[in-house]
Amino acid sequence: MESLQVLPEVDMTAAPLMEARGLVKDYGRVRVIDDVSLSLYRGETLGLVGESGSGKSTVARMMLRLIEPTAGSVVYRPHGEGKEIDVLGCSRTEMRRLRRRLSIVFQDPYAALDPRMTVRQILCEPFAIHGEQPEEGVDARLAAMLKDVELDASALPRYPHEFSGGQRQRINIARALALRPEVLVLDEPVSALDVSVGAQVINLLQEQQRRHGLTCLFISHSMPLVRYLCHRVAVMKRGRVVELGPWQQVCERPQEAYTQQLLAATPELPAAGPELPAAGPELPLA
Ligand SMILES: Nc1ncnc2c1ncn2[C@@H]1O[C@H](COP(=O)(O)OP(=O)(O)OP(=O)(O)O)[C@@H](O)[C@H]1O
Repeated sequence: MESLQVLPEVDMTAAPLMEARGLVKDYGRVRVIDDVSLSLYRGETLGLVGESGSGKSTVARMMLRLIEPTAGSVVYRPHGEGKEIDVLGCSRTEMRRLRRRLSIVFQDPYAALDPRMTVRQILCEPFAIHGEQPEEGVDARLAAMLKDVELDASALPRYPHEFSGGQRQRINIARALALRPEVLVLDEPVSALDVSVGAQVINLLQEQQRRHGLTCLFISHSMPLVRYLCHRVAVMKRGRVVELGPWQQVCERPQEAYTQQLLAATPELPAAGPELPAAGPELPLA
């Protein structure tokens, strides 16, 4: 099957923007992550796939230090600054500063938004946490953030329960992008949504990535989605990366029987139907 992708070019000769080496996580005596190393190149989308419980979320959270690894290292090289940051060696203050550069969108758009907060409060929260004022002024920034996710300013005084699942995930994405992060972890961002709503959210994420040069770690159960969105794919099984390579290699010539099983478990992307966006930069079906 030919690629449907029009992915941004990635320079893999440069040093990776983020690098995890030898990550280990033990819970008591149980080793759930065992010697995982991953690189994220600037502007790329790296897919992280594997069956439920294989360790995808734990690895991603360790890379952002939302979970403290038992062993290993994570290096972040902010673009254009010519320095290396040892993420696991950062103090609390340094980590707070870093959080604005490294962001995450969680799977569940229902649970991720505080039902007592208006959209305005939700979108202003990252600025408040980091003690920042948007350069262009709060109202202009909020309007731009909403426009980026194809919502308008009428959303601002409303509460999360007034929105559909897809709209809530857009609000989540707007919040995650508020401080213009360089790295965005997407932890199954559309798996709780209907297929066509998920497709719209994926297209929107791709557009944001193009526009802002984001680097993404995309966690998914869906091989067709990963094939559509990702430059490279890492396959996890029982806490280890068992296969890693360009999507063409992993999705079309998988070396591991486990990867072949994952591919067999999810169907190919079908051709675009009348109710779906056209192929090309738009996603035909999730
Ligand atoms: N706080 C915890 N205490 C004990 N074990 C944990 C904890 N968090 C995760 N685990 C275990 O670590 C393993 C990896 O979990 P993780 O959530 O990273 O997998 P996953 O691949 O992201 O799964 P899913 O696709 O279902 O989200 C699982 O066996 C899980 O039960």
